[in-house]
Amino acid sequence: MKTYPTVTPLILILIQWSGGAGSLSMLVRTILIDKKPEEVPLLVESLLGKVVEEFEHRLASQYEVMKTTSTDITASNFNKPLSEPISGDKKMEEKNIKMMKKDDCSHRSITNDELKDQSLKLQMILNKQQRDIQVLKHTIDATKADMQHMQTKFHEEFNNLGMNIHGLAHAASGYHRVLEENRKLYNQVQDLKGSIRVYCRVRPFLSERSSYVSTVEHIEDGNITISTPSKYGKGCKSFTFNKVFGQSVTQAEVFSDMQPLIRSVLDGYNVCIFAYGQTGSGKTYTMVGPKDLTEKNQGVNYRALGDLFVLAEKRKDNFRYDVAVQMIEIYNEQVRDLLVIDGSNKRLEIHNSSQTGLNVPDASLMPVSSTSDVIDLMNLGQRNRAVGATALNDRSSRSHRYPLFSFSFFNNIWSRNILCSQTKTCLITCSCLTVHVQGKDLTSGTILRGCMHLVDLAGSERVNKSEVTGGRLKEAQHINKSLSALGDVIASLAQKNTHVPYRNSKLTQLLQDSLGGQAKTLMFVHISPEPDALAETISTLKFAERVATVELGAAQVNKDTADVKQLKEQIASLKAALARKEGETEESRHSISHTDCSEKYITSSDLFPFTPNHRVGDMLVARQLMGDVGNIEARANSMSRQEKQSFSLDELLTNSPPWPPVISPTQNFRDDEKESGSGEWVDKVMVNKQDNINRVGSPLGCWEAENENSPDVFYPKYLQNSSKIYQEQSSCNMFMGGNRFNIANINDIDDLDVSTSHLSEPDFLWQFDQSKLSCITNGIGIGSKTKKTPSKSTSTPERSKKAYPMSGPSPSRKLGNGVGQPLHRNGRQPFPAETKRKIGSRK
Ligand SMILES: Nc1ncnc2c1ncn2[C@@H]1O[C@H](COP(=O)(O)OP(=O)(O)OP(=O)(O)O)[C@@H](O)[C@H]1O
Repeated sequence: MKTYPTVTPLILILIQWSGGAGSLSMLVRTILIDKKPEEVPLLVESLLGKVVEEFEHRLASQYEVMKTTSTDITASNFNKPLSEPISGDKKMEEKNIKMMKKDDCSHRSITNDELKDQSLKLQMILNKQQRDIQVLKHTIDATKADMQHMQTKFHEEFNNLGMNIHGLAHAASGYHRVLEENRKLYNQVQDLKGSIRVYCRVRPFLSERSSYVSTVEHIEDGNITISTPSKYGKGCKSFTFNKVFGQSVTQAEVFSDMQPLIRSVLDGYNVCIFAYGQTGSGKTYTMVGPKDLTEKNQGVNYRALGDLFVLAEKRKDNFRYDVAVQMIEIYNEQVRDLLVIDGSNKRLEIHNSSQTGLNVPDASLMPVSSTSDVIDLMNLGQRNRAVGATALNDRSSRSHRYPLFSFSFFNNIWSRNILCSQTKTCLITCSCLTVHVQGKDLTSGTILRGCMHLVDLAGSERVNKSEVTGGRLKEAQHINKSLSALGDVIASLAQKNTHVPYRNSKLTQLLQDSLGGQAKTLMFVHISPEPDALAETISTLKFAERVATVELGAAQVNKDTADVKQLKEQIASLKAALARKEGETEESRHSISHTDCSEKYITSSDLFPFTPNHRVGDMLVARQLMGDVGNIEARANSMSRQEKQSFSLDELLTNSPPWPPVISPTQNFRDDEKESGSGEWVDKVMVNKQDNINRVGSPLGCWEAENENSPDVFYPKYLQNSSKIYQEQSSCNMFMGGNRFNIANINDIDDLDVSTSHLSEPDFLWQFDQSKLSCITNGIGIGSKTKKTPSKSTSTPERSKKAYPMSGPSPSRKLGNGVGQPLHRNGRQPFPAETKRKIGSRK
């Protein structure tokens, strides 16, 4: 192939000019312009050959350069951290690119060697970057693997945590369940022990004293801490109760805590709730409510009754409940009926028969069927206080009043006393609302009897005699006496003394069944938060703590099942038969007529005038009607004697005596007189009675145990006519219930003891027991009674009717039947001096 001598310089020119396409084509044209066409291919071929050769050469040299420089670069970069080379390389790359561009721009001065070097360098960089990329990929893969591992681990741990939390939540709920169970068990233990429950309530500051600093430091569950200045010691005193309610606790919250207690009344328990605390500490507020009474701020009384009615309604398919109410007050050691409608200021007596709750049997017992009935009755009670004020030296109510009445707050008793003397108001020891409930199980016929005493006490502060005079002094002294007596009773009970001085005041007599009986008892202790009440607050809380330690023994339900009823009847008739037999052998030795006794016994029906069909508004009508009913009572009784093994409430209602009982003027004897007769002895008897109750659980067991331990001579005395008595009694009192009443009266020796010793007991008990005592003391038995018994027991209904001509309203009327002797001034049949003496000798 022919080569042209101009080719090499041409190529060089070409290369130099290769930066621009336009200039290259110009150059080609310049070279080829003077050439012949046939020379052009050869020229081009030669030119291209030269170009290829030149490039091969240059590539080879560049390859050499790259080889040497790459080893240098690898060696120098070997130990550098991963990120560095990358960024370094990047920089270098960028730099190279820039350089290349620069080279490209500066163009044509670049030699082939340089190009080779550059391409080699680029290659090296490329390789290195590829290696780095591989390393990075590995790192990312490893990191990803790590991440996944961590994620799975995290999920696992998260699940574990969830499970743990779930477990903890379960444990926590279990813990709460256990706590709740513990609380219930604790309460059950408390119930079994019969501990008096104590709830403490702190009154909020009244508006005029809102800036005061509270003495209540801290309240938590059942603990209350009172801050005390140094003179009281440590600076803080803590007290523990079943529950403590702070200042902001509402009436509804307070009630909800005691609701179960109130409901147990429907289950046949006796319940007593009494409010204690210094004057103005909120006792009446808790028990009744404030003067501007609304549904929201109603106190325990209204709520309790409302609840009873609601529950009774709910249970109406299974139970039929009858509810009746009594309202009394104790003023200057006199018990007064607040539900009388004839304005009479009759004084009442307190009897302690722990089974019925009818502690004041002579007080009006008003049937109610709704809360509004109760409100009506409370209003009536209030009006009666006003009536009482005239009769009792213009006295009117003290501050614990019922809805119609209001009384402004006074911080202490002194200011109250001043007010009392200015307004001629008075200080009463306590007011008591008693709710009696009798339920009949419609399927089994079981009778449940429960009662609830709601007692609002006088302010607990002591009155200094020197600061008050006249009527106020007397009232204050009575309050002092009553509250001290309450303190003594609590102290005796707390120390489990055998003798408990219940009879030291009317208040303790009234509360006897609740403090020492089978009742469930709750004391609401109230305190004021003001610093100037601190001394009273501390002493109130100390007293309350002592009350909390009193253990009464398990509360017992007042229930007569059909089986027990039947058994009792059988036992009663067997005992009666036995008594008759024994009585026949001794009849010549007895002078006291048992027949008389029986008749008087029957007259006790006066004590239970409750007729559930009456309503407050119908009282007058009811009285009238009952007066008429009284005439047919004897006939009804005699009929029941013939057929009776069970009785119905309707029958009782028909046979109920006139209502209310007419109190003989002679019954208003002085308490002092009456109390001088027995006093302490009764307390002891009551303690023995309690012991007996504790020893023998069931009424039947109690009955038998007592009879076992008693001299045999007891039985003929009051059992010979027991079938008769039993039958007649069964119609006397729907609350008592026929069998229970009989067993209690015929066989419960201690009850009889008490009634005997307690000269204020109803005639029937008194007379009955008198015979018993004569029996004991003379060792004669009951011959004379037995003597009359056969003829009695065979008497016809007509004869029976004749035998009870005075089954009217009062003992005095009944005793006016010509059977016997003139009445004692208290309306009782007097008894032989010898018997009296013997009663005394039993003290
Ligand atoms: N929890 C309470 N919330 C609001 N006000 C209350 C509360 N407790 C008591 N009060 C108010 O305090 C004042 C005195 O209360 P209350 O008459 O009930 O005291 P008390 O202890 O019954 O007094 P007394 O011994 O004179 O009968 C009343 O004005 C009453 O409304």
